[in-house]
Amino acid sequence: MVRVISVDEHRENVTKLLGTAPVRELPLVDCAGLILAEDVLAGVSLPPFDNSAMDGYAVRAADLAGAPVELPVTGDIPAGLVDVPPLEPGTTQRIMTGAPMPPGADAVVMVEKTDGGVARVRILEAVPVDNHVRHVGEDVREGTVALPAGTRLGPAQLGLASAVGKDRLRVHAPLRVIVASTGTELVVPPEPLRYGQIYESNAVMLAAAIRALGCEVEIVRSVADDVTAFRAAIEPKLRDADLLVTSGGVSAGAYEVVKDALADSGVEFTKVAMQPGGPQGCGRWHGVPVVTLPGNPVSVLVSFEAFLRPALLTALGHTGVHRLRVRAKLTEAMTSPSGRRQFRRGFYTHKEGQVTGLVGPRGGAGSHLLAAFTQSNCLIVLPEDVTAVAEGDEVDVLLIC
Ligand SMILES: Nc1nc2c(c(=O)[nH]1)N[C@H]1C(S)=C(S)[C@@H](COP(=O)(O)OP(=O)(O)OC[C@H]3O[C@@H](n4cnc5c(N)ncnc54)[C@H](O)[C@@H]3O)O[C@H]1N2
Ligand code: MOO
Repeated sequence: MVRVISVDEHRENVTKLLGTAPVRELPLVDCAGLILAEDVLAGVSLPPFDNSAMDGYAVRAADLAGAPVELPVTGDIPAGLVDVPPLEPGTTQRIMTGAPMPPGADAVVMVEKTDGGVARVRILEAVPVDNHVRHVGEDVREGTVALPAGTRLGPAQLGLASAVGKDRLRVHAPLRVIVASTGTELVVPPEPLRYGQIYESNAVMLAAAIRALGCEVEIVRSVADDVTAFRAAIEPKLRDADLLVTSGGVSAGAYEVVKDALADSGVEFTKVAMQPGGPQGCGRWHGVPVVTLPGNPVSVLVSFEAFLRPALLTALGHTGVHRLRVRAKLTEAMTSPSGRRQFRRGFYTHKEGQVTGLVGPRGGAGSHLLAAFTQSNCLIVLPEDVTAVAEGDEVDVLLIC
């Protein structure tokens, strides 16, 4: 007999199975989308020195008290100048954006507020101390934590890491995932279809979903329902894999290739109390974690949301692994099977000022209705003990985009 387990128990099993991705030191450009495994300490302050925010003239603000005034220009300070002479009282130096302030100067007058003179300059208005000066450490102080462990490394975070002097970071390495779809009926586009065949879609969906989390994905599309062919197609790839995800071949039919190939090899097949996505399995094959998903395309995506996404995010070091859950009023009645958690595809809208949004189902409960999934932005979750909900009832909604 196949064991029946809850959605939460299977999620915990898959999360435990995947564990935590190894920590690696990678060049900054290869860290995009990954999670920082340790704090980044600032090797320098930002800015590293007082500098000008404008092209103009470095001055002592007190010298402009009687503006308009004319002052001698004693030199130029381009960005990158490392030996900056001090500013004598009653003089100015031309200064460019990002260039270091000369010792003794306490303000910058932008060039537009002057006659732009090179030997002498006429300054039209007085300015306060600190005018257009960017001070050392006002963004980040040397020695402090610039980025804490657990940070997701997007463009701004990688820019900051570089700005404080890092060229490599210790991150949770991307997992290498093999995605395999099984089914003798599957044909890969653009090959022509014969009656009884369908175009393969699960491997494409899973690869896209898993890649979007920051994993490396290799796909093996349309393995025939034959145990020998399945083993021959997958086994050689396991050596370099952190996870195998399969679709199809796990229910109660006569040709369940994944079940037949893996049931005696360390993978447990169960029925999860949910709809869609009932037939599930997880375990290890040759030591590599394996998660087996049912073949119906909507079941694949719902299973990804319920199990793989949170488990992969946890493995990659993320802390927020769950989708945003909100309450919404149903725009039409729905039914749900007793004892199973139903995940229906829906469209959620929320008007400004409204406390509770509205949600309506897209498509029926059938797990083959992929087009309806493309018109959805959420999953409507009906708990195990609910068999019917009426128009106007409040339900839980998981926002998936
Ligand atoms: N007697 C029973 N029959 C079924 C049960 C059951 O409990 N008892 N469960 C049903 C449920 S629920 C699901 S879900 C499916 C799961 O079956 P499998 O995982 O064995 O999947 P397949 O039979 O291989 O495929 C199901 C369905 O999906 C299509 N498919 C499969 N792979 C792909 C792909 N890569 N791209 C596009 N479409 C795919 C396949 O052609 C089938 O139509 O079992 C029910 N039956
Ligand atoms: O439980 Mo199945 O995954 O409905 O189609």
